[in-house]
Amino acid sequence: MTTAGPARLNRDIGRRIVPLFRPYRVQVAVVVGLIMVTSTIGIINPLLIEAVFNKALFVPGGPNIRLLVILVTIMAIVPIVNGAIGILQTYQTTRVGQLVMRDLRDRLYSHLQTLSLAFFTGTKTGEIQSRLANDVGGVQSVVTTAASTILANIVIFASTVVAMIILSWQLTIVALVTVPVFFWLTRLVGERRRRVARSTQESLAAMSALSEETLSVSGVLLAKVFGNQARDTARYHEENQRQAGLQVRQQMIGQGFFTIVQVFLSITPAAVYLVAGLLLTRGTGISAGTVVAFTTLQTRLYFPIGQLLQVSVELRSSLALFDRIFEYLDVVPDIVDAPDAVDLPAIGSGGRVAVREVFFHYPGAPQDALKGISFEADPGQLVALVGPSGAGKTTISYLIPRLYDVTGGSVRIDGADVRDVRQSSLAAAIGFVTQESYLFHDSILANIQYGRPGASRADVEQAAREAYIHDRIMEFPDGYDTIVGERGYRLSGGEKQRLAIARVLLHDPRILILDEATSALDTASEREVQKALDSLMGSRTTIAIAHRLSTIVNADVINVIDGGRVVESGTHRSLLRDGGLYSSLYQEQFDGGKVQWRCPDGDVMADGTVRHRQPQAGITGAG
Ligand SMILES: Nc1ncnc2c1ncn2[C@@H]1O[C@H](COP(=O)(O)OP(=O)(O)OP(=O)(O)O)[C@@H](O)[C@H]1O
Repeated sequence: MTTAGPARLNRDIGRRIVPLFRPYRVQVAVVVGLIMVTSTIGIINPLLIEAVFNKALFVPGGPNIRLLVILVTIMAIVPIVNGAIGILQTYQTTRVGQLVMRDLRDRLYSHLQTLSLAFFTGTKTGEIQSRLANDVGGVQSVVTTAASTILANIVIFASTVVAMIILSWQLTIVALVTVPVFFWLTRLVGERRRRVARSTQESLAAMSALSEETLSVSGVLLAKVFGNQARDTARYHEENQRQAGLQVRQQMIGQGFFTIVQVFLSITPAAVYLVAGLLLTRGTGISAGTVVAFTTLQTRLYFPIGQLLQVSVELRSSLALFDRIFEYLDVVPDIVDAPDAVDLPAIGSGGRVAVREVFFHYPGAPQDALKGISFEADPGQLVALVGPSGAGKTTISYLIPRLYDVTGGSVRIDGADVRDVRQSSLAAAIGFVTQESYLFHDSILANIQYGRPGASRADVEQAAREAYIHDRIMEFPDGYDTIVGERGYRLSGGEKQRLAIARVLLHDPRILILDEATSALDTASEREVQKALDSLMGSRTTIAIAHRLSTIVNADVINVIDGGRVVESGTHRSLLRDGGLYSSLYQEQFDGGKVQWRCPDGDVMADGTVRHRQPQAGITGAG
């Protein structure tokens, strides 16, 4: 790292931090005014000391009590007034700082919301959360106090130097000689601390990511079934150890530095006494009052330097954090509304989806995931996508709601290229049932309402009825107010799926994308889910990544995907007749049509009966 590098970085980041305060110009101006007042008032008392000594206390003929009382009264009032203004200033500073922090957190969160799925698949969740929480938290003290501390101390420093010169320019030179040494030290220590701070923060993020991954339900489950707890614990310990070491280093760099500062602070007044003595022997008239006033002022000279150094160390450490925050803010969202984007026409009967010669390449992947896919789904049609694992079915489903942009060809809805349509309008028109039924740690009501915020209780219940989950919900003591954790409190896999279906029913999209879960449900749950799905599909245009026989057989068109291409297309009957890939998949997966759906406890047969396998302990119930 060259020395010019960090300096330029600091300036660039500085240029980006200042605009954060722009909306609060007026408040900032008030704070600046208050700081100027409080920081200058402080020199009044030391200057009065000279007068107290020379004009009131030690005067020929005894102390001048009248003058002394006046001076002492002023000396008593000054700190009271100053304290009051100080409180006001602290309040204003903290308030502005917190408003800026609020804006920064909001900006980062809303920016992250605009980023595409690709960003999140490529970044650890814990890492993102760490930047939002730890890094923004880390710059908080700087934003709330650094600027005001710097300004206050510069004013204190400058006003003190002026007052000192008024008292004695010779002594001022002695007092100021050490200042450049301090500044040199600051730069040195600040730079080191900044580097350690960045490593500390990276290590914190790594720890968050690790605990987030391994202490989630799925993570714990995985570790337990593979017996990897000890390995995970060792990984955590290693990072934790690094973190502890870095924290000690960070703390010690500051400490050693401040000890040196303390030594300087103690030595310099002694030097002043010495020089004052030398000046007196040469006949330069320096009064006792001047020396006392001067040494009192001196603490005001070094105190701000100490403070400035401390803030500058903190500031430099925080610049590393700002760096990390701006790094995220600088990620340009790759999927944004076109400037002339339009809303899809709100016609209930629409919903024609046309996928035309679509190519798609995942960033960094060796080859295209989709290689010229074309198919259509007319309003109300059920189009099934089937094919072996890794064929590209999920990728196709992501392109329709524009979670990714095609790299060639186009996806059109009712004639409009999805890239020309507002994303909010696309989201309103399309419903997505993913394999994993993700529920928030909130009430059942809130989870279903997520499909249409503000929907009435009656609408929610109607959706739940259509998803065949209402009766089950009513069995809970808290009914719709039951909290479903990430663990899915009292909810089986099938129930969670039906809740997710109710959520989409409430959303009421004209196009439905259905990624049928392959997760193992027992036969009873499976039939309930099937009924819920039937009512969800209804008369919507449905594109289903189908794993159920009924979905496939009922499809108006089945597209068989293999290696990123549509290799066969037609109805169930015509494809069976052709005897191609579809026909062999059909034999393999559905036993030539006898099996509708395979479950751990048995198979749901195409005629609706259940063929049970021998009972297996522990599999029935929650899926
Ligand atoms: N985020 C990603 N980055 C890079 N490559 C990916 C990504 N997601 C999927 N792929 C690759 O793209 C190809 C198509 O994957 P896709 O998930 O669409 O298949 P699929 O037919 O849905 O499979 P399955 O039925 O197993 O879910 C695969 O080779 C896969 O490895």
